Amino acid sequence: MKRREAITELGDALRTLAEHATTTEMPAGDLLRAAAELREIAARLGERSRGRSTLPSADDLLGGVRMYNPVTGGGSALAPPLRIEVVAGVAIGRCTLGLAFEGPPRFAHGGVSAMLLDQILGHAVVASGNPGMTVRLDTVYRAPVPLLTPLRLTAEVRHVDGRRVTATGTIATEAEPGTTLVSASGTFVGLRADQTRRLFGPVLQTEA
Ligand SMILES: CCCCCCCC(=O)SCCNC(=O)CCNC(=O)[C@H](O)C(C)(C)COP(=O)(O)OP(=O)(O)OC[C@H]1O[C@@H](n2cnc3c(N)ncnc32)[C@H](O)[C@@H]1OP(=O)(O)O
Repeated sequence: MKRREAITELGDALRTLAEHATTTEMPAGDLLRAAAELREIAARLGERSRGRSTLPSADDLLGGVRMYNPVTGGGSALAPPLRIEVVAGVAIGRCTLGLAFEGPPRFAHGGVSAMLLDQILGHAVVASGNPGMTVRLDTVYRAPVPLLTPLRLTAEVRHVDGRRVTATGTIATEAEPGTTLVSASGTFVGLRADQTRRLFGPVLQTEA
């Protein structure tokens, strides 16, 4: 689909911009000129935009296409993006974090690790056929996650108890997949029909 390709192209450009804006050591005059140019571009893009209760026209919610998901979305300026595939019930994710994700010098911010894990756990939960929302996420930071280094994440469902699903996941480097840097255990809860209506009713109506 042409529009999705264009959205991904813009997302790529925005991610490059975010990384360069984070790492640039150009003088103040150049930064101010860049800011003015970017404000013009932002104003142009904002001429036609959607509100909170309208899905992006390029999305396919039920088909799992979310172009602006802040972890996986090709169109998101914020996403690394994390690429996830599910193989035999195990979600496997790959990404490289740039300096825009820095917490302690040279390493990823802890909240970013939790965000990646929440997402990949969610994919394992959906793949198990029990979709739900995160109600609890416990994260254990064993070693810092290096920036500019290919990462490998995994997640799988451990337990299904009625509407409650427990999944666990890890972050490691591609080079040393056996050495866990961060691990997480998450509880997800499937929504009752009334909860789905209350939380997502306006969006689902525009989708129908
Ligand atoms: C492919 C896509 C991947 C996406 C990955 C990203 C996933 C996300 O980040 S989702 C966003 C973050 N999560 C949220 O915003 C959820 C906020 N929470 C809520 O809205 C509510 O807790 C909600 C609607 C999910 C459930 O409602 P609530 O009233 O709390 O629970 P309720 O429906 O009464 O109970 C369900 C069960 O879950 C249990 N439960 C609820 N909260 C918790 C918790 N924190 N820990 C453990 N169990 C819990 C209840 O005890 C109950 O168990 P049981 O059936 O055995 O009595």
